[in-house]
Amino acid sequence: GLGPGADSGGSGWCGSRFAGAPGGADVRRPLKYRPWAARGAPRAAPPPSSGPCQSSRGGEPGTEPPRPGPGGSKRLPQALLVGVKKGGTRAVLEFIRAHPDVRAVGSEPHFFDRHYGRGLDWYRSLMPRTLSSQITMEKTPSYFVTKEAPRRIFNMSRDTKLIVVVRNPVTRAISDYTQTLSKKPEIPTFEGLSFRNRSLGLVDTSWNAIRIGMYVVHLESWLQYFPLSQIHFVSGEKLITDPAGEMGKVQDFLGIKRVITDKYFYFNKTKGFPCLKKTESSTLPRCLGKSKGRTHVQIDPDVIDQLRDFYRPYNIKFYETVGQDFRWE
Ligand SMILES: Nc1ncnc2c1ncn2[C@@H]1O[C@H](COP(=O)(O)OS(=O)(=O)O)[C@@H](OP(=O)(O)O)[C@H]1O
Repeated sequence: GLGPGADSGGSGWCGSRFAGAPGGADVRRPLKYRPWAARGAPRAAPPPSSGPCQSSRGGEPGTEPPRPGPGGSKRLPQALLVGVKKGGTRAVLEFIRAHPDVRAVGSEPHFFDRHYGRGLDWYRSLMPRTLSSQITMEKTPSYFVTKEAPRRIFNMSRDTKLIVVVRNPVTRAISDYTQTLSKKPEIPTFEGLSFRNRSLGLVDTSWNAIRIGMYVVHLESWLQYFPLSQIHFVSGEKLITDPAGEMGKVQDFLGIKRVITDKYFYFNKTKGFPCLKKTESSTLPRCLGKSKGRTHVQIDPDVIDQLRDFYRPYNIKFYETVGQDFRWE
């Protein structure tokens, strides 16, 4: 559901005891010819891994034929919302699943990071039933920063469409920290966690809240497997100011009719965010839950400036790589 903590807390049926379980072997190799990966330093193809096999034959993902049933059959996703954490992924998923040609998993499966060892049949069993005309989707924001995720997703299907919601990395970091603080009030200050040495301006890139925002670094791993044309970037900022415009581009990318238009949204003044007029089920609330659109912790403006300086080169490289200017300055 859309309730508070839908994304941020426990993963429901996804128990944590399988966390870190070894994944299946990745059978297929990335393309050798990668014209889209021409920019920057040459990248070596990752070594093939070994281990228990979870094969996907001849480009047909999975091992079990989909069983049709009422409302269609369970299929592996053709499109994934892979990130980024606190970018606005829940909003995009809820908006896109209002489309009649899209069916999505409500919770975060965490298959390509935590539960890969459970295998593709397990993963498929989580999916909603779809008709052949419908697209199956799920969202797990941690995939974007998971080293193995691009290879694993490529091995499921090299045709998988990828969506990444990106947001000003400084704001994203503060949003991330605000969420952690709401669960663990005893953690150190944002200012304290951000730096290895604050007076020297040495940012602690090992802190996840900082690391996730180095988008171009993570993107490089995806580009070893997927052409840029298969990755769509949503501006987390425009998603709030112009949800219909951003969702129009998402629908074009997915190759589905522009059904989710301005008629689907209204701006809820109390929430301070756009909300849906219509949803898949009329019983769902129209706005996202309380954990979406939290008031951020106040941060020392000098720290914000230092982080802005830190992210600038990464942002510029990211804009160049994707050919889009997100204007985060
Ligand atoms: N329509 C609408 N309603 C509510 N919130 C919206 C919306 N569109 C984008 N956002 C922004 O989404 C931010 C949360 O991002 P995610 O859903 O990706 O978070 S999570 O990683 O799944 O926990 C959340 O971040 P915070 O504002 O920091 O809470 C919102 O700014």
